[in-house]
Amino acid sequence: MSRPILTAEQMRAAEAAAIDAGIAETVLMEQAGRALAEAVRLYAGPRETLILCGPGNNGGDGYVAARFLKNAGYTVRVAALAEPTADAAKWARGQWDGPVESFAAATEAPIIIDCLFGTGLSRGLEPVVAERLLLLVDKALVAVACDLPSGVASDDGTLLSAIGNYDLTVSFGALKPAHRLMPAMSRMGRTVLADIGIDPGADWFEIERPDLPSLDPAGHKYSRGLVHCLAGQMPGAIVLAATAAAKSGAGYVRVSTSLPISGLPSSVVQSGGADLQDERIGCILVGPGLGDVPPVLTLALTAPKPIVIDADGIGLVGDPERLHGHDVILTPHEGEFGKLFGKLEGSKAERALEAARRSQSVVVYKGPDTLVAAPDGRLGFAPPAPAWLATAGTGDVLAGMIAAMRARGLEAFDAACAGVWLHGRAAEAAGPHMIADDLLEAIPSVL
Ligand SMILES: NC(=O)C1=CN([C@@H]2O[C@H](COP(=O)(O)OP(=O)(O)OC[C@H]3O[C@@H](n4cnc5c(N)ncnc54)[C@H](O)[C@@H]3O)[C@@H](O)[C@H]2O)[C@@H](O)CC1
Ligand SMILES: Nc1ncnc2c1ncn2[C@@H]1O[C@H](COP(=O)(O)OP(=O)(O)O)[C@@H](O)[C@H]1O
Ligand SMILES: [K+]
Repeated sequence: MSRPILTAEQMRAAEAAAIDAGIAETVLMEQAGRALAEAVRLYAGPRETLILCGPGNNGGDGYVAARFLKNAGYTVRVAALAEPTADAAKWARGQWDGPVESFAAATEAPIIIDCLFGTGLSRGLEPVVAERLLLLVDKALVAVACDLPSGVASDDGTLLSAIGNYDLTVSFGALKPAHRLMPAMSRMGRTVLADIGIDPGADWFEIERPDLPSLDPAGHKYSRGLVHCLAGQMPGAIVLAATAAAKSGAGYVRVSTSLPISGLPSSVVQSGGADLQDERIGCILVGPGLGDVPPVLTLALTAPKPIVIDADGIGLVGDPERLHGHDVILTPHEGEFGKLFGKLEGSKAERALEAARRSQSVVVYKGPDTLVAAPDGRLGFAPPAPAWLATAGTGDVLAGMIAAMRARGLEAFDAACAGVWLHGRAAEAAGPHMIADDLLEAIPSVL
């Protein structure tokens, strides 16, 4: 099961539904606080712990965790920013039998647990509070965020006030968009999701290891998937994309090109013509290295086949409505996204979904926080990928991997998610000094 992702409002609704179904709010908080304490115990080991509690339910989780850690033998200090205002948090505060210091006077500790604010944060922290929190987090050996680092906007991952770098973030019931959106994502450390007994039932989720089609013992090269690539003015990019498709398990990869291309594996077939009516084609790939050649994109769109449109091809689409009725996966980075969709409103998640609706296509909105959006509202958030993917040609590799997944028979949204997940893991396997060519070599090790 992939990890669900909910907005703050959806999270409140899921909690309300659990409460309607007979689970007391204090029980949810008890589960959350216990899970927080358990994660800290496993991750950080026994060290003096300072728990910072805010006025809402995030603070309530902190009082519960304090009780569990104290019972486990920890030296626990609790510092409160304000007395609890929420009912469940008042209850949790009442269950804590130790002293409570003032936040303003709290001094550092080896383990800090930040339970100031979670999904209820409505504005940035006051500057003195933000500054003190930053200092305590900075001095800690292990900094832990309860649900979210305080200062992060849950729904869009923006920082409403300055936050430090955390080692561990423990979330409850579902992840929040901020756990997988920049800049917040890069500050959270490991992200643990605890089950607190609610049913999130989400359309949004973290992309997980794909379920790849098994090899048919009676299969042949065409039944394993034929990817047809259309070359353009700069052949290097199509070499990366076609090679990636071949290494991702497509049974046959073909490149249409007017001039011979060097650097392709011998197994990739070059052809002067482009018979896109060929029944056996599983996916067409157009865009990498295409240049400004609109007829090539037009040609691809005449074929009744799944198409991956990447790079220059995206800029040539013109109007997203042109893609209606076609079976398309678009793979834009920020610049290409802006070229096709203009300036859309909202969080990156909302922009991705709006783009998918407008184009009636699956949109892979790339970046350090890649999203995969479908026109029907499904949204996949990539797990963190290494920053060393920011090197020329890695996008071409991704396009080829997605085309292979599509040709191998995965549905468009699943193919895009599979490609994104495998691409990230291949980058991890290739290591920090990789170039796009090394990424190709790493693909078979993650399939
Ligand atoms: N509601 C539930 O059933 C559960 C909630 N849980 C926890 O509860 C959290 C959400 O709780 P809340 O909705 O109470 O929200 P928070 O605890 O995030 O904080 C809300 C409170 O802070 C105030 N506030 C917001 N921004 C502020 C700022 N910048 N400066 C000062 N005050 C500010 C609000 O007016 C409100 O009083 C989750 O993140 C999670 O940790 C968990 O205990 C699981 C169960
Ligand atoms: N800082 C980063 N952290 C993780 N992944 C990144 C980062 N920057 C870029 N990427 C990934 O690297 C790839 C770059 O693709 P793209 O921008 O199309 O590059 P190119 O056109 O050179 O191939 C995308 O998959 C993107 O998600
Ligand atoms: K917090």
